[in-house]
Amino acid sequence: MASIQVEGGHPLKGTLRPQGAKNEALQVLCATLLTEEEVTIHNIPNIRDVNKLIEILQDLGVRVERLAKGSYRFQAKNINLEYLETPAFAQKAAALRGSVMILGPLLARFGYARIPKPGGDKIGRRRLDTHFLGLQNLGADFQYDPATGYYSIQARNLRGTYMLLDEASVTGTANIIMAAVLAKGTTTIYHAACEPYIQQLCHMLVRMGARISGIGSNLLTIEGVEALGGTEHSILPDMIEIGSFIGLAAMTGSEITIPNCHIDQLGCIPRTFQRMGIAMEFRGDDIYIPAQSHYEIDTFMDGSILTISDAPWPGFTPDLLSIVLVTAIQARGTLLVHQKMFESRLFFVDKLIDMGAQIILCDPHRATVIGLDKKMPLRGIRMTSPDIRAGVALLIAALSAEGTSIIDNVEQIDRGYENIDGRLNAIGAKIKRL
Ligand SMILES: CC(=O)N[C@H]1[C@@H](OP(=O)(O)OP(=O)(O)OC[C@H]2O[C@@H](n3ccc(=O)[nH]c3=O)[C@H](O)[C@@H]2O)O[C@H](CO)[C@@H](O)[C@@H]1O
Ligand SMILES: C=C(OP(=O)(O)O)C(=O)O
Repeated sequence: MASIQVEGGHPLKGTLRPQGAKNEALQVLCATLLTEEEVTIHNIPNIRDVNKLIEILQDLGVRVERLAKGSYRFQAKNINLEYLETPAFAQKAAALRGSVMILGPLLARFGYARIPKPGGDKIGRRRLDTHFLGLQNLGADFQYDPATGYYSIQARNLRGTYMLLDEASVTGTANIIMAAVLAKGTTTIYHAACEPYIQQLCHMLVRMGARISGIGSNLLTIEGVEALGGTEHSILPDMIEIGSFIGLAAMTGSEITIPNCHIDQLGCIPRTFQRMGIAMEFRGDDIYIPAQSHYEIDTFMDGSILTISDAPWPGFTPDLLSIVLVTAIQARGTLLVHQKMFESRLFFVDKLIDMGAQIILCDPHRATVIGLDKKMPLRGIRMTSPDIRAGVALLIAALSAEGTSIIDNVEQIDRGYENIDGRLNAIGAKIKRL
């Protein structure tokens, strides 16, 4: 378990360039399995989860060629499905959530796939029903073996159909889309997830020859084709990283420019931080956040306490609620954070309370933050990062605090943020790997 030491209380000043989006990368990397032709992908973030998925693809037989920083060429010509039976696969696939998205492409192209229970953040139950119900709708047989913990799926022929998903699962929708593009006939997916990650996946598949309409909505129509070809794709900047940097700037009173944000793809993320009183300017496609000594949380129109909650896109992403929560600690005013999707994502507030934050955990889904208005700094402590976003929230708290903090299990942060210490140190942070 690796740790970092953070000396707090130093405002930062400079430019933080967002990396490519982790969750999009995991989808489009899996989509390379859908063709035997070459697929080139740019802006791939150098983070643990993505690197692990690239390793799994390589082990499956995908030829991977690094062209430049963040740019890779993939060719899934000779796939060795026997790898799915090995202990090495069991161990690697169980280490991240995104590995589940090899199922759809392998099923569509080879008629068979299996996967152990995937990993990812331990933030409550993370069911896979939507994935398998969707693939079953396309005609696949599904088995779960409780003895080995493996999910297997097979089909001679996938056939397009109408389906109403039981929930708008992001990775579930991606899996079903990737199976449907090669199914016979037309598939209609209603209640589909429509995050920019899914939109980007669909645009890439269309460039590969897939026929998909309704992209960006929750009603997708896919006409299956015989085969897909190669393409070139560029991953969008990571909207979760952009939101994390906005929160970081506010909490630490820093002046930060985040360049090339693709602001038109950020949905309600900027507006949500603006409602917390954080000033920002859109300079072309850059977001500039001035150093602010105070920021005041808005109320609802009737004067009642503002609630920020998550919802499937275009609602506010659950992955930024931990950042919103930590940012409210030094705001003026009160905020109710309501994490509706995940059951255990707010328990990390204990550590923030130990640092001096005024937070009441109302129940596993809701926390009320009473802003300190920068009248009292947080104090540095030793803490463990429980998941990727809580980890960054703790890092933001530590950077704003008086004194030194140690954050253990920093691997969680490294799952999704590229060289976070190096990038923050370059603009004035004092973070040391221990
Ligand atoms: C690798 C990847 O892309 N991970 C993302 C993906 O995970 P993932 O695809 O695993 O998440 P899902 O969209 O399947 O669901 C996440 C959780 O939200 C619940 N749920 C989902 C939809 C819904 O309408 N109502 C509801 O309550 C689910 O029951 C589940 O507990 O999407 C999540 C939700 O945006 C993000 O947190 C993860 O970062
Ligand atoms: C929950 C997340 O990731 P994963 O689904 O990969 O665990 C996240 O990125 O915040």
